[in-house]
Amino acid sequence: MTASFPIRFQDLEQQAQDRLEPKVFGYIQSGGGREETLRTNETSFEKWQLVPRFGADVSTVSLDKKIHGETIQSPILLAPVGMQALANVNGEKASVSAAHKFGMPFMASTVSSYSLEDIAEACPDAERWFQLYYPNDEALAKSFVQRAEKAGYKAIVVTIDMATLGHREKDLTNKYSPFRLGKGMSNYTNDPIFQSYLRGYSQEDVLAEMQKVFFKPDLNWQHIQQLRKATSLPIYIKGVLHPDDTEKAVELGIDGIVVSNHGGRQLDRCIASIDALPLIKARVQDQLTILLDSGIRSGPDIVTALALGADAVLLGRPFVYGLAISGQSGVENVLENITNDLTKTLQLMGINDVNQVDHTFIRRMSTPEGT
Ligand SMILES: Cc1cc2nc3c(=O)[nH]c(=O)nc-3n(C[C@H](O)[C@H](O)[C@H](O)COP(=O)(O)O)c2cc1C
Ligand SMILES: O=C(O)C(=O)c1ccccc1
Repeated sequence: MTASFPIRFQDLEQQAQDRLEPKVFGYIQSGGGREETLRTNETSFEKWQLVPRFGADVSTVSLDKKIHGETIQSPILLAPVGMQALANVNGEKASVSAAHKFGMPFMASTVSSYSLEDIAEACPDAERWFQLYYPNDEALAKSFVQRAEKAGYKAIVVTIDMATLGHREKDLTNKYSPFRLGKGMSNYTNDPIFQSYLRGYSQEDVLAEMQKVFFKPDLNWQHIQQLRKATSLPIYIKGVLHPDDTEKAVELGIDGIVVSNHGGRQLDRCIASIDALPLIKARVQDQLTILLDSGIRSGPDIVTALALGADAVLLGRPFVYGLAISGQSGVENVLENITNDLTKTLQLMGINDVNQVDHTFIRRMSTPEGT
């Protein structure tokens, strides 16, 4: 590890900013609207307090978690982040390799810089999941899923919070849209169905077709139901915040959800994931796997999520900043730091197996009004 690699999240963000073009950094860092959700994501964790216990032998700590039958080495997964070549030329190929070193699943985005096949080839043994932006075309949706199955992806994660792109004031001010610059299209341009729709192969032709198929504002539960029938892979729904939606997912035989507000990039003034979690857990208990993201920055954040009912968490911006600072080794640094923080947090709480974390280790801070 290089001596100067940042430990604190603020320093990580600052060094990434120093290395990236302002517009690119702005795109990665910013949130939707006035960034209320982005701010809430971090501050909401502070409403909770951990309650340690004494007496367990914490000389070693197990971080192993079982998720749909597979053991992962830590309750941390790498969130699907599109267009990672914006941060480092090796993009997803670097981050999937770093994730594999830590036994953490890597979620490849539909709008990745490298195609899902190239990412698989870069690190065939990594536990890889495929995140699906359900395209506005059934044949293309089917093709994406089949390609992911064939390339050895272990689960499909359907993101449901992208009916339209969030109103991102920073990007609008900077007039910056990686999408319109033609980034993140490898999964499309390498797809036989997408290719069959193209009028020609110029950048303009590809962009025009992309505009037609990317957003699906009429996405609904019937599509999820069809998808359930179309694949035997576990299906996760990412972007769930309402207990009713969670219950619906259970009814349709969905394997898991990601409680997420997309890192504050979509709906502004949105509930924080960590605040949505208790009601969701109370409604469905253990009927499906519950993952959570948006604002996870530290070991205590992870333990808070687990104590409130999550099975594991996803990291977004922190690993992308590591990637921007020094490619694969930067991602490894970030993963190592957060793993160390998590391990120490558990030791200091008197816990030697992460599976022991439950609601008895947490309490909500009382407010002056006593709520
Ligand atoms: C630059 C960037 C690109 C993203 N691209 C995607 C994407 O393609 N698909 C998706 O489901 N989520 C995407 N997300 C959201 C992440 O998966 C995740 O929900 C979020 O980053 C978690 O919050 P955090 O950054 O506070 O950890 C993206 C996030 C960022 C920062
Ligand atoms: O920026 C994002 O959060 C994101 O998920 C995305 C995906 C495709 C196009 C533009 C943005």
